[in-house]
Amino acid sequence: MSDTQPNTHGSSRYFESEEQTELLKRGLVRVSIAAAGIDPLLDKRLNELRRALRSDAPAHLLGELLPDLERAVLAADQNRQQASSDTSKAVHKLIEQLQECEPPREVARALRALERQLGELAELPRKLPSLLGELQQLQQQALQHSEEQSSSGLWSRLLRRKQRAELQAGPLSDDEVAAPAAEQAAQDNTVASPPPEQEQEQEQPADSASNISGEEQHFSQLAAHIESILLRLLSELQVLETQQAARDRLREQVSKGLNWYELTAALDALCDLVLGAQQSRQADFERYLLQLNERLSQFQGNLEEAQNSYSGSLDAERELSGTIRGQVQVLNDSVRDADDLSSLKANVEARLNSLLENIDKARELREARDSEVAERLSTMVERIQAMEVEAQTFRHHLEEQRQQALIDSLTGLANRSGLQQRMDEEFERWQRYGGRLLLVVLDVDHFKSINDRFGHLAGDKVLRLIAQQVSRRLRKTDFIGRFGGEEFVILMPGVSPEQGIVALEELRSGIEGTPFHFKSEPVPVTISLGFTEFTRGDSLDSAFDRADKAMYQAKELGRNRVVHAATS
Ligand SMILES: Nc1nc2c(ncn2[C@@H]2O[C@H](COP(=O)(O)OP(=O)(O)OP(=O)(O)O)[C@@H](O)[C@H]2O)c(=O)[nH]1
Repeated sequence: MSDTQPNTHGSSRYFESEEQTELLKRGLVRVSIAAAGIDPLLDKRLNELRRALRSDAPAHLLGELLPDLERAVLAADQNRQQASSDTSKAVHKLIEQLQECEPPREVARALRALERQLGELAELPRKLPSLLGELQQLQQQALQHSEEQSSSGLWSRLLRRKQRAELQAGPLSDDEVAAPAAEQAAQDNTVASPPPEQEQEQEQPADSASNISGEEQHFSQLAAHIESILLRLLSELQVLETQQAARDRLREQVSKGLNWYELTAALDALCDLVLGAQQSRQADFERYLLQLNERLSQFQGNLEEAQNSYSGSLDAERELSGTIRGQVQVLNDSVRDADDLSSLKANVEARLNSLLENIDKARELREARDSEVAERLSTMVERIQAMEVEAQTFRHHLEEQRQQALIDSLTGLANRSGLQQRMDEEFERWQRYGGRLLLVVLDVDHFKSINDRFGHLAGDKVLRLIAQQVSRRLRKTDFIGRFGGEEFVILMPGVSPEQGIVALEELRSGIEGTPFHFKSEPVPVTISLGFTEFTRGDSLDSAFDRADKAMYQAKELGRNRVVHAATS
């Protein structure tokens, strides 16, 4: 049987294994196609394998390909793990940044849930498209919220004004604001499949490229705004002496330009400065309160002591007067009951002596008490005076700090808060008493190019000189404050538009004619001004907007000019 059957049996087994081999080869080819795109080296090896399988290469040749293929598979696996870990880190970081924007509670909760979903690295590439889609929506909500939070107040007005000026270049959208963060995630996400939006972009490479450059352009525009706000903040920030070097370093760094990551670090450093200064002032105040508390408790102790000794001496006095009264009574009794004159005389004499002694004692006691009270009183008066002096010094200190908080440390003019305060006052006065009031917006021309050509220090010097020049040329009743960056606002009460245009023209030509030099190089400086008169129905904002538009008109008309926004 073993001799008769092997052939039949053998040929059918051979036939089966050939068929199986063919099936296996085809399977391998398909698997290798499916695995394409994971890693360039692995692709190369799989290509070689496919070619060998399709050309029916002998087994030993296939065997020779296997070690390289195995190495490529291991390396691809390592790369995939690394990429998953990088992607996970990038998404974690993005979530962390969004959480730092203090999004609404439900968004913060959804972000935490999303973070938990990141979970297992092995699962990440599969989950990533939907995670990124969800993250993008949350990011949009968080940024919209943070924009809404900051959309009130003068800060945002500055941004809005700048944006309006750049509207021709295209408005900034939330997505553009979010672009850097999204870019980071996209850069870190090397292996994972892109979310649906990115897939669309891949299908249209030309559009996508132009979108990215557009985003970069918008980001750099936004970065310039952030930089100018940071510079303003830094120039207005009241820091401690020990923090001045750090503040100057930060200013220098910001003025050189920041990328997204440096911006985060700069914001951290600014935060440290603000908190440091704030904490030190708080500590000063707490120290003063403690001191005051101590003094007050000393004072209360003194009062109690004085009260005790006073009531003690009152008791002693009462006791003494009781004794005296008793002695007088005894004297009376002995006079009444006396039957012989000589013993009465002796008795009265003795009693009178003791009475006199007691009266002396009472006088001494009162004198001692009086001088003790006087001494305590004078100590208390001294303490009260010392406390008053301290309180006065502290009040001065507080007032000084309050005033400093309203002053721009670069130019010495009122800063935005000081300006706002004065604008509110002038506006209220104008509403109550009427009369004329002009509002002027002044902007230095091509200030950025002054910074770029001569450096930020030169820019700072120009701002200081302009502040001096303008202050010198205005009337005492006029008021100038630094609105921000290279922009100033002037209030001119009691001035008609006709008088205003003359004064402002003089100011403009005065600045144009002033020789500014930096390191003995002449720096050409001109200013553009827009102004308007407050009229019935105006609010501060409406008048400001008019003057602001007039200033932009002056820029559009070629700069170095005054434009009057007439109201009727
Ligand atoms: N040196 C210095 N520069 C500042 C300060 N605050 C803002 N800046 C810079 O001022 C520049 C303002 O530039 P832009 O808003 O582009 O205006 P501009 O160059 O004056 O151009 P026009 O207004 O159109 O004439 C920005 O580069 C800011 O970084 C500051 O305190 N010191």
